[in-house]
Amino acid sequence: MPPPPLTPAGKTTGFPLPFMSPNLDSPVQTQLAVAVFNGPLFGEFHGNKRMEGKLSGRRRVFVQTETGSVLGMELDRGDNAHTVKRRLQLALNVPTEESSLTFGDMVLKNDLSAVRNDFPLLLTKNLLQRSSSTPCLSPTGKDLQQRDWSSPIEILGQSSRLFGTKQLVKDIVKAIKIGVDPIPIHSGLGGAYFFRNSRGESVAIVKPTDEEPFAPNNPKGFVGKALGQPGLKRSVRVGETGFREVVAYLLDYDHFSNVPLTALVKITHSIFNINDGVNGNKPHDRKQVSKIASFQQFIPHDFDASDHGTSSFPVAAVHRIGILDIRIFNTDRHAGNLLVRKLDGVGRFGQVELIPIDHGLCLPESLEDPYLEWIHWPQASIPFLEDELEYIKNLDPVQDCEMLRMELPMIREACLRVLVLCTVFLKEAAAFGLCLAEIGEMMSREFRIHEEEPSELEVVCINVRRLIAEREASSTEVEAGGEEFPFDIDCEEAELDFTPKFAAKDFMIKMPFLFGFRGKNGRNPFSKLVESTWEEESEGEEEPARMEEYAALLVQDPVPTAAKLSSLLRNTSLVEKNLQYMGAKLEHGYLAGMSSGNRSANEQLPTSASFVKLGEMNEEEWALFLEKFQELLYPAFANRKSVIARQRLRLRHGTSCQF
Ligand SMILES: Nc1ncnc2c1ncn2[C@@H]1O[C@H](COP(=O)(O)OP(=O)(O)OP(=O)(O)O)[C@@H](O)[C@H]1O
Repeated sequence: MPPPPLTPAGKTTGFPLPFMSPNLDSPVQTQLAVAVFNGPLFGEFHGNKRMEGKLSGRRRVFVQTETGSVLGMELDRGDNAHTVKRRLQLALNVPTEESSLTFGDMVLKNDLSAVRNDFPLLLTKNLLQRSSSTPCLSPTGKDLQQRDWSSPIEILGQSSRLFGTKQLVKDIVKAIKIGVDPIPIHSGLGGAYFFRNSRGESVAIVKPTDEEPFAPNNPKGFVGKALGQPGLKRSVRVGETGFREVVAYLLDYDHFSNVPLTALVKITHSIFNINDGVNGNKPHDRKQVSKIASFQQFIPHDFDASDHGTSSFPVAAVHRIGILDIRIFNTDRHAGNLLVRKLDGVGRFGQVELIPIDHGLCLPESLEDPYLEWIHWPQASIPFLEDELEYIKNLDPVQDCEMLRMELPMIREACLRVLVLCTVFLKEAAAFGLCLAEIGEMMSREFRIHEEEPSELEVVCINVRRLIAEREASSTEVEAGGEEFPFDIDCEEAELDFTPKFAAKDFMIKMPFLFGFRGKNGRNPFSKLVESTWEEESEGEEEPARMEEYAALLVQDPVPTAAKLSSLLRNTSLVEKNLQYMGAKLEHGYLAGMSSGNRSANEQLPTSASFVKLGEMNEEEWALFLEKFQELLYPAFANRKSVIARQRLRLRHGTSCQF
């Protein structure tokens, strides 16, 4: 179904958000005040003037420092990253030439034309500087205080789907003005607050991005990382769960899966936590702070799915939430993230409604192990209903991406690729006749003897990368008129036939690295997955005996399962080295840049292997990858069906033997 029409939301509030130091006596602070109030970038706009601002090419952005502080700033057409950083330097009172200004995947070097009105930019210290003694980029604290003239809650983004949030915002602002304060939520790992209306009823849950687990202002002691670093899940950066919550809502067309209204906001209140002692325990001491946060409608409910037996959950509700979880590759669908509301009324006794919440850990930057609580619920094994199949058929991942790029321009390309891959996977799997549980199982990794194995979905991706690498290598061979392909089979012909009867012979062609094939230059045409390792380690010899083992295994089982393939892979020294390399990369890339005080957060993190990264391919490679991915899905689906059939047969035999 088509995404909702994208109409610009009218804005009611003016800008800018001038910020100034409480200590205005110092020359730097005075300069700052001048820059803030007299500079061309900090004029005040209200109502129509805001529109004029837009027409004259002016944009307002929010610059979020890596410690979470938010500064409002107006950009003029002539602005570039350098001028913005210079202004920030005045505001922050620290040199910012060693810092980077980023917008999603983009490091803003000069041109700011891609930066959209009302969206947050992130100012981070460069890795080399992070461990040095330069102070944190934070305007909060004793030496600088924000004065914010904009509305206490501003919605970021322009989707018509966010209109519903406006009434909620109005109610909350009214309540704040008459002294109805938000309530901090004590459960969970991140900072979260129930905001209330004038009657004192909770109407929204607000989660500031700098109070997420491990973020600098987390109120529950889980700190130690700067915004933009790998977070609780390595493939979801700290500070980036908020926009993912909005993604889940925006993708939930027609409210199919019941995701509550969710928006990204800039919100100012004294309730929020700052871990520098400014907002202490005494309520009258607390200062107003601005945050970028997710803002979700509060849904009154009776309990969550962890408090109750699941048998009363409607099949359709479980399916619809499952469909969303597959599309967005949810890594956090535990029972606590499903609210349950009893439906009252005649003839509805015992009936409940499910409300999915907490989508901050969806769309990781690389494939991981999803967490799908519903996977073993009986409802998930019931075939999809007609309307669900229709919904799935109408999903269009390309349109989804266009819509998300428009609504949340900071979204990373790697996340969008995960969305595309999973949507294609869902569509093909449903068309093939798989049920929700089967699809979820194919996405999930297995742990065997404390080791994580790639999921069946990841195995398909790994095979696609190899297939492409092999194709590239063989075309190089042909061009160079060099060494003959080691198998007497027409490669093109074999590629056309991706039927479930995937012959071992074909498999050898498609995975030549397992069989000792080397390209002209003596390099195995293995996927980019191991490229860096290969650079360093390519002189190692394959083990012929092991290759024979693989061949024998493949003859017995032409379509290897994830488990078998994984064990083959694990036995391949290349892959072992690759995993070690990736582990080391994570260690060196991410940990090395952190001060020793930040270590604790990393030590608490469980490391999860990254078998498949989609973000590293260029556009052309990605298009080819998707094409081959679709082709290789069918053998994988057929294999899953046959595994299930065998399991059922074994179960039946087992049962009959018992009696
Ligand atoms: N939309 C909502 N409506 C009503 N209650 C909600 C809503 N979203 C969250 N809650 C409540 O707030 C609590 C905390 O929310 P949530 O789980 O999203 O926060 P979190 O900090 O991400 O938690 P966790 O660390 O468990 O993932 C939930 O347990 C739930 O009871």
